[in-house]
Amino acid sequence: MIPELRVEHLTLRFGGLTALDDVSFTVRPGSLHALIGPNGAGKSSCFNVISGLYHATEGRVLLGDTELTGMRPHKMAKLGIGRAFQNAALSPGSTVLDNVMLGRHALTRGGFLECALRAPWTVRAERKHTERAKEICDFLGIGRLLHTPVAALPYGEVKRVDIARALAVEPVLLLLDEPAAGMNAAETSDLAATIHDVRDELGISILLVEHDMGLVMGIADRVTVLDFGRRIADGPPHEVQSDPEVIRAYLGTEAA
Ligand SMILES: Nc1ncnc2c1ncn2[C@@H]1O[C@H](COP(=O)(O)OP(=O)(O)OP(=O)(O)O)[C@@H](O)[C@H]1O
Repeated sequence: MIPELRVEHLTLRFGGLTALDDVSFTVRPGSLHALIGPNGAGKSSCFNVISGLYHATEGRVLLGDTELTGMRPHKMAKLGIGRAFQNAALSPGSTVLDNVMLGRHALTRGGFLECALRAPWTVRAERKHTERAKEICDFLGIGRLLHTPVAALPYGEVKRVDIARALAVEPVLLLLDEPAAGMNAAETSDLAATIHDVRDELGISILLVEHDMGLVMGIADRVTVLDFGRRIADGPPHEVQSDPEVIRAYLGTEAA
């Protein structure tokens, strides 16, 4: 069963600056939930608290009954949380497959000695993990690039490798931080379709942090909008899109 992600009353301060101010929202099981807002609204701060990189000053984050606040990132992977960051944390000299297998290693059980001795069960398990990693790459449209070093790929494909690595932990919840940042319009709309397919095919929850309102409106089930660290709207895309405070926040930023 896919658990609910609950973000409860998160406040995050950097010295005198309040990056998040009492932010709450819920990602329903199996839904694609977008967290949007203009520059500096606090989206990445919120993502970083949820994914364990920042410690909240106040508030907590729960996946089902399990409190995530303060949990180490590798424990989160074991719990079924896959994360893809704004600046893909990949190993550029390694191939696409090796990078995706790195995500897979959060699931492998073989100890050091078993691996060093190439025990038959570790060889079998490794083969199974490789097959699954290939399937995930096929699903994300990068199956033809398995043996290409990440450094040789165009930007849009690198992002897909990062998402594949996040999916390799077989997550129940996928956290995506501005996956379309730096992409052109065609790459962005391809990626939006892929993210939508991930939700549909895998049935997992996705929290998508995104600056581009256009990208999320067509694919999100629900949208939370931040501005200056505060939640200013939360609801289905069509409601949020016509919310006067949201329009003001976005137009205000564009005009600035
Ligand atoms: N590590 C940090 N130290 C100090 N201030 C920070 C830090 N990270 C973020 N901030 C500040 O917190 C506020 C929110 O920033 P954040 O990056 O979360 O916004 P954002 O909505 O993700 O913006 P963008 O769309 O530009 O990425 C900003 O004023 C930013 O300068």
